[in-house]
Amino acid sequence: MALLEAQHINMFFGGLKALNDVSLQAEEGKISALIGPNGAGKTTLFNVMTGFLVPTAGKVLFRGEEVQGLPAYKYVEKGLSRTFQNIRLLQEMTVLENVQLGCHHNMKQNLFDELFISPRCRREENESRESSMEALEFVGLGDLAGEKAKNLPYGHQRKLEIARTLATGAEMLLFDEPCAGMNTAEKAQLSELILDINKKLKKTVMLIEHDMRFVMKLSDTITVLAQGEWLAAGSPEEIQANPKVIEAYLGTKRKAVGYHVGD
Ligand SMILES: Nc1ncnc2c1ncn2[C@@H]1O[C@H](COP(=O)(O)OP(=O)(O)OP(=O)(O)O)[C@@H](O)[C@H]1O
Repeated sequence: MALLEAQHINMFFGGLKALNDVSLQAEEGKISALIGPNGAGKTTLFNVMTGFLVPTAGKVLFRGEEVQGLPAYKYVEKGLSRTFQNIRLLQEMTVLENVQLGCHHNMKQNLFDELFISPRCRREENESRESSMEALEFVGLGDLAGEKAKNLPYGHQRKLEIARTLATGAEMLLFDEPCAGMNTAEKAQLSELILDINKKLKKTVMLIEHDMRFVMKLSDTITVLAQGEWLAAGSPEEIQANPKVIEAYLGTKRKAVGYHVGD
């Protein structure tokens, strides 16, 4: 069953058509990837599917319910959480505080509770600390909870963002270029982490990624965009052997035989 679905999405930025009639489905319990050359419209589609952009036309369905047009925080409440291409951390706050920010949509406390540190306030703070610590332990940053975010190496900062999505309790996580800027060892660790998130925590995952080895190793299904249009969808093997995909990446008619996208 499709957990998240985009149907016939069009997205204009002024006169530029960034997405032209794009549809895709993310199956529940799977890892799906969105790939395509620079400027293909991947991040725009992510933004549409997570409430950061309202599509010019088309629908977004989460568990079969139309969600396009809702504010982004409502998407989180419904169970969708994401990371961004550019790291978005509060650098002067601690690692734990950054993760706790992801839990705020679960809190019911009001100004009165906060001013007088009511029992509800204390209970919710404890709960958010616990779930944030669990998320940090899961990504392997538990020991660094008290460190300022700015002191973390780049690869750890990316993991911290992933921990923040986990702490929201969302059932579907979307990662925009999770291994950008990472070295080979960090990428290998990250792919294990994403597999664990999918298999052990049973989260549905969708990711945008330029590193084809990473994508081919992790993904159950891949959708390819090129110049704002849907180009292909299928298993990693099908996508690697698809001449249209190879041509979109290379801009040549090079034969599919023996060639791997991204080589
Ligand atoms: N807010 C915006 N205003 C105007 N044009 C935009 C905006 N966001 C994206 N675009 C344009 O839409 C097109 C698709 O951009 P998008 O960032 O979605 O591509 P992408 O596939 O994610 O690329 P990359 O792999 O380089 O990140 C590009 O031509 C881009 O310049």
